Amino acid sequence: MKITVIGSGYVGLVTGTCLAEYGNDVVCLDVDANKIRILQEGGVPIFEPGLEEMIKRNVSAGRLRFTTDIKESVEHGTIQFIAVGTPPDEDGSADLKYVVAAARSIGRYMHGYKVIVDKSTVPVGTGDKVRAAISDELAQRGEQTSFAIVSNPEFLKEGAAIEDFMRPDRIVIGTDDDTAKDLMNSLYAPFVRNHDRILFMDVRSAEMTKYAANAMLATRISFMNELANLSEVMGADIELVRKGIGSDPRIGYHFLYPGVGYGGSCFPKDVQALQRTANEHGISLKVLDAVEKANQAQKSVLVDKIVKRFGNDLKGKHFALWGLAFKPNTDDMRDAPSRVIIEYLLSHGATVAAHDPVAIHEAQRVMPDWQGLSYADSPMAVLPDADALVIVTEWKAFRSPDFADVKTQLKNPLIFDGRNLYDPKKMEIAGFEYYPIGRQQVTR
Ligand SMILES: NC(=O)C1=CN([C@@H]2O[C@H](COP(=O)(O)OP(=O)(O)OC[C@H]3O[C@@H](n4cnc5c(N)ncnc54)[C@H](O)[C@@H]3O)[C@@H](O)[C@H]2O)C=CC1
Ligand SMILES: O=C(O)[C@H]1O[C@H](OP(=O)(O)OP(=O)(O)OC[C@H]2O[C@@H](n3ccc(=O)[nH]c3=O)[C@H](O)[C@@H]2O)[C@H](O)[C@@H](O)[C@@H]1O
Repeated sequence: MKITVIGSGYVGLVTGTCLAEYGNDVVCLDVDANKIRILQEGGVPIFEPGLEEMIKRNVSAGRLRFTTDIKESVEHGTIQFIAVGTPPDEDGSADLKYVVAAARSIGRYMHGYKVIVDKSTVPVGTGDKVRAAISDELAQRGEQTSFAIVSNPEFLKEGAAIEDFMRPDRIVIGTDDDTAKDLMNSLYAPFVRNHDRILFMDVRSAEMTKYAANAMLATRISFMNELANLSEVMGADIELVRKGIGSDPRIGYHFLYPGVGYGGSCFPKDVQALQRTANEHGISLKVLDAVEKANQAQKSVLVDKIVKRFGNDLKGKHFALWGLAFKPNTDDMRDAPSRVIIEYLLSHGATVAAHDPVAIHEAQRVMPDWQGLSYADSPMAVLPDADALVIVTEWKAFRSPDFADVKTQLKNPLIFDGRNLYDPKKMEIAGFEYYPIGRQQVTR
């Protein structure tokens, strides 16, 4: 099938590449000429495991190409995916300007029947706005072409995007157009060969499903973070509690890990956008209000422990920090808890030496010229002279360090662990002061 993907970011690139992998003829468009140049030269502008090889394979096979040419792109695909960003507006609502601009581009150049598929995360009712924008462009040209609107929200996780796209738990398709339904069914059939996992519904329900999924996952995380903070005070161990409740199949083990608050490009913005939508309709989502508040507080939980240990004046203190990205296996720094932690430490007089396996470049871009922040390309290289090690992201490479070596390198054998990577009992035996989240603290 001929496919166009408008927007070549995390979602657009993965969507286009995975569709090409199954033999479709895909054009990926972006307005960012630099991004397209990198892709045309064989590079990949983001870090996503497995993506580079898959892009190379499909480009060589002639099934995948990249362009900034809007007219050519729109003419190419029978199915036009919109996968542009929907960042938060000043009031927290989803800013739809990129989605509407993409819809207008389609309307400006389309001839003949097209299926316009919204993959960006958008508030309920956006399908109508996309339809109106395209109709308006068609009317301006006096063009009488029919088209279908589909909502096909994306559920992939960064760092596992290829796996999630190639083996989805479910594919949600919202449309009232039978031809579009058939085309979408054929397009996705190879991805769900063993199971019937395509869920058809109306456009509005599909749009709502996406927000509901992210809001539910964010709720679980904030709930666990609050229970972790309580467990710590009460002398319970959140890791045991997590296993104790996760074993109930009605609860399940996923997304119950406490930490330094959820970050990334989606949970924070989608929770807020859903709240805004509700408020605009005179409804208050009290649970989500609390989820967001709890998350804001959780981003300071490590800092609170540091202040409790060292006092509020951190002048002259030096911290080693492991993990910058908002989660492992990505270089994405959007809403990363590390930014809040580093900002606090620097603004209270400390210096920070940070390591991340892939996000240093991105960190330098989003935290340019931050005085007192330096980077090193190995975990051990940031340790010398540090008053403590602060762990923010649970990269695999941080799970089993040589603790004797860590102890020798650090000025003090002291670890603040925002991801509960180690066993407090073992840390005590190894001679560390150890401050995890919701577990026994090993103090001096
Ligand atoms: N990043 C993720 O893991 C997931 C993101 N989503 C949603 O997917 C959407 C896209 O997210 P990301 O891929 O992370 O964003 P991104 O920011 O990585 O990529 C968006 C791309 O769209 C391009 N763009 C903007 N306007 C354009 C236009 N008119 N024509 C062509 N290109 C245009 C931008 O230059 C950018 O490269 C958002 O709504 C997000 O909430 C959904 C599931 C997962
Ligand atoms: O809409 C989106 O963009 C995507 O948002 C999330 O994916 P992503 O943001 O890539 O990453 P997650 O693995 O969900 O992690 C989000 C944040 O929650 C935190 N988290 C996650 C799980 C957990 O148990 N505890 C926890 O603190 C992570 O550290 C991270 O900061 C969803 O998991 C995807 O299904 C969705 O498609």
